Amino acid sequence: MKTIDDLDVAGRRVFVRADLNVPLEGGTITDDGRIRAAVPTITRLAEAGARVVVASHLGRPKGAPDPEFSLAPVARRLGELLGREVAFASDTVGESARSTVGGLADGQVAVLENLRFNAGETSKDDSERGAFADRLAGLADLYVGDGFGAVHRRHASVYDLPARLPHAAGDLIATEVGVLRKLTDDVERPYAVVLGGAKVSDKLGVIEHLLERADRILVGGGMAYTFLRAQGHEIGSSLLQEDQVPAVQGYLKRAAERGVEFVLPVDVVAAAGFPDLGAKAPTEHTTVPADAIPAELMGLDIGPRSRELYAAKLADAATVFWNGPMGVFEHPDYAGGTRAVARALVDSPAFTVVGGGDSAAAVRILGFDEKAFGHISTGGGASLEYLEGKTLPGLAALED
Ligand SMILES: Nc1ncnc2c1ncn2[C@@H]1O[C@H](COP(=O)(O)OP(=O)(O)OP(=O)(O)O)[C@@H](O)[C@H]1O
Ligand SMILES: O=C(O)[C@H](O)COP(=O)(O)O
Repeated sequence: MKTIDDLDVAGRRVFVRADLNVPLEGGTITDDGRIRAAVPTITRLAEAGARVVVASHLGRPKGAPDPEFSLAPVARRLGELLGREVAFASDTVGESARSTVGGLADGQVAVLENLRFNAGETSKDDSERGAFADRLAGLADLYVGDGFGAVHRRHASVYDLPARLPHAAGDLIATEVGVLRKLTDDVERPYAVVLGGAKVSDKLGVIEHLLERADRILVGGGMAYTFLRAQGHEIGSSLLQEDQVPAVQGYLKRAAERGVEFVLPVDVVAAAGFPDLGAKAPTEHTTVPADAIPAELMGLDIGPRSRELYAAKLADAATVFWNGPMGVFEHPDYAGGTRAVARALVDSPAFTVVGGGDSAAAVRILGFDEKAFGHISTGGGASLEYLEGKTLPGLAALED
């Protein structure tokens, strides 16, 4: 893979595909980790005299402009972190983008509006994606792929655009791949993996691969309930990926055959509904056994006995990979499980890797020092798919 050093960027328009998909609450960025992670590459390019055109997705808008998902607050924060002025285009490939990019002088930076305001970005149709990539290519001379968190997406700006421009990997991608490779090549054992979060369908598939690699798999967050269901338990109104239940039953069986230990919650913190994450007002909640969640309740965190169990199961690991919060950590009533797992990792002498936009945000929002972890990856789904050994479209596209 080429790096920025292989490109002659001075005076050229350089398209940087970053992953600036940060958590927002009411237009306020609650964790700017992914923006900070994008700074080194952008700074290096600007200092080398490039005209830097930064692009990213934010959230999952439906292929049309939606003010809730505007990158404008992200562009402002990027400017503060870079300590330089950042121009903002109010569209992605339209008049505003063309004039904003056209107005850049050497060393200046612009951010385009959310790539996913255009249906072509995420289209499954090659020609629709290609047509959008052609329009993006018209805005730049060179391409730098640096959005590690999105490299598992076969999207126009990630996959099709680098085929249209001379390209290289940015510093973030180079660092991320360097660290994750350590977990695929020669991992130190016992190797424990902690999985949680809400993107259950995206992440269940990785378990198939982990069964061949990990010694112990701890499951929490929204993912745990599909497992509890697969064991035949009542899970109330908790998050469930019903169509995956047979597959999960297969994973549990294979794990038993292979001697891989699955650790599931023994108790959960549950409530009548999903909490209001805006107000964060105290909610009514209760701790119930994980094998008997009342029909009217929804599991929102792993309970106190599970936290102790998980900490004990992590204590003797030599390597830990953690993706996905253990509960709805954004609300204080349901942050205890995520805090307990973070604490267990901080206290552990193991090589610890935390992957995922929300997982990394959780660690910082809960007040842990990033330096207490071996590596905090900006990629959730991306790091999991990397560990799975899959060919990631955004990395394959950067190869020569
Ligand atoms: N029991 C639960 N029910 C519903 N949602 C949950 C539950 N536990 C955790 N979550 C939610 O999961 C979300 C994070 O999941 P996600 O899979 O996106 O994590 P990530 O891998 O760190 O991020 P990404 O893949 O986006 O980089 C949080 O917003 C949290 O509130
Ligand atoms: O948060 C993430 O995992 C990345 O930014 C990718 O977002 P996506 O899951 O919406 O494609």
